[in-house]
Formats: sequence, structure tokens, C-alpha cells
Amino acid sequence: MAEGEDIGLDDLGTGAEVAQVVRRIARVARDLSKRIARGPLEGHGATRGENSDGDTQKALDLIADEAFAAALTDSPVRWYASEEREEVAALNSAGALALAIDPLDGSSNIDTNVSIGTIFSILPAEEDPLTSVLRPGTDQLAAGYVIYGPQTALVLTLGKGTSVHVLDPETGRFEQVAAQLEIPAASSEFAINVSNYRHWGAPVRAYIDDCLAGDTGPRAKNFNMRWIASLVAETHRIVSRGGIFLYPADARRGYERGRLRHVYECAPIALLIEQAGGAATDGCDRILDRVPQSLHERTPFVFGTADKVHRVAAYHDLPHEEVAALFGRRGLFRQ
Ligand SMILES: O=P(O)(O)OC[C@H]1O[C@](O)(COP(=O)(O)O)[C@@H](O)[C@@H]1O
Ligand SMILES: [Mg+2]
Ligand SMILES: [Mg+2]
Repeated sequence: MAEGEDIGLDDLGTGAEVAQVVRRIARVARDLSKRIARGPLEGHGATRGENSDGDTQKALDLIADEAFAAALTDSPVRWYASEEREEVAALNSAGALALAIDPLDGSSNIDTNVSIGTIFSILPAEEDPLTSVLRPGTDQLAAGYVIYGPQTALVLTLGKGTSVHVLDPETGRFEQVAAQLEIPAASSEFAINVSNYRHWGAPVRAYIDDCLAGDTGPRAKNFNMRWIASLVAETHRIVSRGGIFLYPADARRGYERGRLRHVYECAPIALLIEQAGGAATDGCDRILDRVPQSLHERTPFVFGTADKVHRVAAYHDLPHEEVAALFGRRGLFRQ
């Protein structure tokens, strides 16, 4: 891929190789954003098959995956691990980096004109492809997402804060609009797919019960609920105005470890959330400390404003009688 065309992102303040990979991802994202904006005019909503995880693949999932892989073949990326591929693919044998990517997140929303995104994680490459990506999220050299919404924006961490870069469609450049994001502490929004309520464990039910009870419950304040079913869009809302996101484990078959994938969804989002002052756990433990065992492994995922995330962990530590009690009788957390 030509490096010449101006994409912005000039002074990333990181090593040349990581910066080159980020810029190439941004170039593909810029092209993708145009295709996404054309919507049905591109005819890309059609279902094409299933990925390794059994999820329905849209044509645009595959187009995005091919475009990122093609753009990175002669880059410093040695190993390319994608949601859309069963195995880690080999790109440049001389490359020093590994890339894990969800080329298109929330693609079930394409037809509905809701914001979707690309999530990526850049890691050091080891000799073995899987060893390169099955490691703690603290090893990430960079992580980010691109949101394709009313604005196309890149939210990026290089391990020292989280920055936001908005694509100017007039110039084709990503312009930095925030150098150091801080997730707002005060927020009364929570995001969870409440249709799964009956399948959740007692601690998650208790946490949500107490939010739903509003100013009549132990939290003594009213909350608002959001669910876009597009992880990147939920993340963007939370980095912009705080709140909490939960996709917990539940009792449905296949959801014993939740829905979201550790390597290319949760680990990169966890890093950029922490770098923006927030927290990310599997309900109890820090996501970035977990070592995944397989490429497409799932994990329960809770992230957002730090004190809210820690409160969810505290519900998991409550004695069973306390957590199973109706909110009216739950003593702890009563303000
Ligand atoms: O439909 P559900 O169960 O609410 O799940 C929604 C979640 O699934 C996802 O769409 C999964 O991502 P993909 O679209 O990449 O498979 C997330 O973006 C979203 O948070
Ligand atoms: Mg996804
Ligand atoms: Mg996807």
C-alpha cells in the first residue's frame, strides 16, 4: 500500500513500525467508511456464510477483512489474527508485529444504518503465531477502534493515554480532537441486553435490579439504559460521557463465557478504556491480566467508569443471601 497519500496521524509519538501500521489501518478505514456510507447502494448487506465462531458473516465483514490483510502484507505485520479467519495468517515474515482485528464490529447493524466499527490490537510478534496473540492485554503496543458513524473517528492508545482523531471527509485526513481522553466520572447510564435477564447469574441481576429500582432502591438515584448492540458505538458513548457496559456470562448454551471475544474485541477496548481512566473486567478480574487460551475465546466483559465497574465486582463478592435478596432488603450499598 502506498504511504504517500496524506492520512494525517503524523506525530503519533510511537515507534515507526507501530505508527506505520496504525496509518495503514486508518487508510483502509477511510475507504471502508465510504463504502459503509453508500449502504444499500453497495449491495453489501447480504449474508455470505458463517465465521469460525458460528456468527453470520456479512459481505462487508469479508470485504473489510480482505482489505486490512491486503493493506498490511508488506507492512511490519508478521501475524494477522482476524475474527473472520479460523487461524492466524502469516503476512510479512520479516515483520516484528502481530495484529489482532475485528474488521467490522456490530455488522448485524449494517442494514439498520447504526454506527459500526473496526477494533484492533497491535502486539509484538513471536516466532509462533498463536503465542503472539495469546498473551496478557498489558503486552499490547497499541490498541484502538474506528467508529463509522455520523463522524468516522479513530480512538487510539499507544499505552500512554487515549486520543481521538476525527476523519475530515473534505481532506481525507484524521485530525486529532482530543489528546488525552478522561471518561467522565458522573454518569447514570448502563448498557446491557436486558432480554437476557432470566439467564444471568445472581450478582448481575442484583446489580441491574438496583439500577432499575432508581431512587426507590439502594442506589437512591435514577438510571437510564442504553443498548445499541454495537460494541464500538457503546464504547464511544462511554468514553464520551461515562457509564457502564456489561455483556456477562449467562445460562444460554454457548454463552457460558459471554459473547464478546477476548483477543480482538475485549483486550483492545480494555486497554483504551484504562488509558482513559476507566476500568475493564470480566465481572470480577481485570481483563488485561487474563491470558486467553484460544484465538476466538470469549469472555464476560464489563467496562466503563471505574467506580461502576468495581461496584459490579463487589456484587460478585457479596454473600449469596445478600445478592439474592430483593433490592428492598439488600443492606449493602444502601446510601
Ligand atoms: O445481539 P447481542 O447479543 O445483544 O450482542 C451484541 C454484541 O455483539 C456484537 O455485535 C458482536 O460483534 P460482531 O458484530 O463483530 O460479531 C457486539 O458489537 C455487540 O456488543
Ligand atoms: Mg465484534
Ligand atoms: Mg466483527
